Amino acid sequence: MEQYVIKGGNPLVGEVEIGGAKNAALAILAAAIMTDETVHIENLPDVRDINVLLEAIREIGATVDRISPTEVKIAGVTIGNISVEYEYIKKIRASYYLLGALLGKYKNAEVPLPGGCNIGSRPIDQHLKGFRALGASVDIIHGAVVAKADHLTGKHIFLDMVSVGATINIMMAAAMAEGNTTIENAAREPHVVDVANFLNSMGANIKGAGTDVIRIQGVEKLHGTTYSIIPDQIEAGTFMCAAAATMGDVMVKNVIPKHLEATTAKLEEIGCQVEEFDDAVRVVANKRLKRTNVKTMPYPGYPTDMQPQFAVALVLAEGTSIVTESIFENRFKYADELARMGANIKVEGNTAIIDGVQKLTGARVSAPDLRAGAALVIAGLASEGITIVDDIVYIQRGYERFEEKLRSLGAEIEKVSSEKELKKFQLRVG
Ligand SMILES: CC(=O)N[C@H]1[C@@H](OP(=O)(O)OP(=O)(O)OC[C@H]2O[C@@H](n3ccc(=O)[nH]c3=O)[C@H](O)[C@@H]2O)O[C@H](CO)[C@@H](O)[C@@H]1O
Ligand SMILES: C=C(OP(=O)(O)O)C(=O)O
Repeated sequence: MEQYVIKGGNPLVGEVEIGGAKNAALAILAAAIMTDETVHIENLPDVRDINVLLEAIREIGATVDRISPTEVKIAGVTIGNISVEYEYIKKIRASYYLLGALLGKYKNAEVPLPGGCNIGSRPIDQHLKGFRALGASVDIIHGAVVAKADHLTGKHIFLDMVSVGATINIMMAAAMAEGNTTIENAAREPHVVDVANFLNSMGANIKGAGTDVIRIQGVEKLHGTTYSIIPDQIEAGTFMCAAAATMGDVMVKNVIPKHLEATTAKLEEIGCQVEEFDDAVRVVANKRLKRTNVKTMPYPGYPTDMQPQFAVALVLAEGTSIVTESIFENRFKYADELARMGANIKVEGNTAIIDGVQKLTGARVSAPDLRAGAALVIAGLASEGITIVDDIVYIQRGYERFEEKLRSLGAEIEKVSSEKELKKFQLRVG
């Protein structure tokens, strides 16, 4: 079992290059099977979730040619199977995007339901409502969603809540439906826009992505394309928060600063200087951080995927901060782990009340999920002494070469997989 071992206390200083957005890439890879022609995808993040989804895509018969860690060519022409194995769904929620893609192209899909996961329940009723509105019959049989249609017909669909997953899944299913579809109360996240741009580059006719009304004019066929995925706003935000929590000075490169505005605004509120460039942001923290409140919201609000990382900065800020999580009910599992490092954090329902402390001290902690795991690494970097983070498999789901990138900023962090390696690190850092 791999672990991170960290000797904290170094401010992060330097430049870091951000990879492609995991949450855009997962949907784009699924959408790539909607043409028989070859799709060439660039700026792919080199993370575990991507590898799992590519396996699932291979398993249904598509040809997958991984040219490099950040590039892949996919051809759907060889697909011979419309059912996805539970094994993949169990590992990554985003396999459910194959539902919209398969239904859209083959009018037939069988994909197991994603279970409740470690950040809370993940219902997909809105996805299914959208498929039914387009004319598909949708049944749950032996734990799988079985969706079928002779043909799909465009419809006016009003989502009951803002859902990234439902917006993307319906957009994919509607891309090749007959006639026009309108999705109202659509999610506006940058990854929704990226998927729409990708589908349009394959010949789809989707307008309005990035607003809450998306209009899709169905087309008969999609064609091959070459497409580069947007930078990962969450990876970028994670490094921004790491700079803040460690009193660092970090230039975060290859980003779209507009996508980071919610994080930038919060970091400024707590006293960081954030400078924006065309495709980079620089975060400088040179005085004790100040308290603030934060509430997660759909885009352009503060992202739920950035909640735990920012909370670590608040743990070290002067005064009392309140963090409200309004998207997922179980995203404070890092609180007890942070408390073991000396944080003063109390969770009540969907809020965490944080009384800032002057310092944290390293401890052995366990990553409860992807972003909470990243937050614990940040806490370790900002702590006195040694921190060991267990269960880093969660972190590897969404961060490429995390320890390597952090080391390039001066962090003392190592990935170890045995007691011997752990001891070696401890001896080296003293
Ligand atoms: C709005 C939001 O912040 N979405 C985030 C969510 O997307 P993800 O697509 O996973 O989640 P959704 O946007 O679909 O869910 C938003 C909310 O709607 C509820 N819901 C959703 C679909 C449905 O059919 N029924 C239903 O009740 C969910 O339980 C949740 O409370 O997690 C992703 C990974 O962490 C993030 O990248 C997204 O930015
Ligand atoms: C929770 C996340 O991913 P997923 O929705 O795929 O579990 C995330 O990206 O923070």
